[in-house]
Amino acid sequence: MTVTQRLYQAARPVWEACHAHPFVRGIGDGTLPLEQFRWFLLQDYRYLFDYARVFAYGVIKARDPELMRIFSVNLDAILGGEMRLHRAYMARLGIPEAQVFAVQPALANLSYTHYMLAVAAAGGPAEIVASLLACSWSYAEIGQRLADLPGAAEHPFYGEWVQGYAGADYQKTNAALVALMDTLAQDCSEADYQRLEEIFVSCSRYELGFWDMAWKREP
Ligand SMILES: Cc1ncc(CO)c(N)n1
Repeated sequence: MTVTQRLYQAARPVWEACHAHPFVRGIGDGTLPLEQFRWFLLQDYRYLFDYARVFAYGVIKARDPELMRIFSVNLDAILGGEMRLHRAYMARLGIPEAQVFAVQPALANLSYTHYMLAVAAAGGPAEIVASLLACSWSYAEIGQRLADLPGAAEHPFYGEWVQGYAGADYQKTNAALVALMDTLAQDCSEADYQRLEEIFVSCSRYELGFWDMAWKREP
């Protein structure tokens, strides 16, 4: 088994709970109330700034120019790619970008991003990728599963979201991150692996908490 296959197995129950979460299901069948999505969108846009900062830590901690470039390209893909989706929804909902920064980050949001930033500050490139991977990979899988539901990708409001994460660009970027995790963890000891698993599973639990926070609009 590769390192990422092991990580995937370890996080499986938490990921299944994400797939089964009413927020995620609601995007899939189009019944998610707009107020919940609006709350999520504002929180998630803020989240992505800190998520991007974790990649920036990767740029700092990379020991070779090729790895430095990979982190930098990913950082750009978030600011210019994924966040474009958020900005399009914000325009549709009439939310000016400045309003995002007036919103208080929810505790589940703040805890998640600060955990990743703490891991990144203390660790090296492998720990950094482990902390980013649960986010990227779980959204890639959620996008794919939702796109398989009849009508979900064509939904007049949520279809764009489904297409964004199921789309080739996002899937390709995620697959590269999965491959990078395997490369960076290639020769790690079992103790090192355990640390990566702890990070990956913790971030997966934070993912579940994020869906729950959005569903309940928990400040
Ligand atoms: C909370 C969260 N996790 C993962 C992603 C995917 O980048 C996102 N946009 N938000």
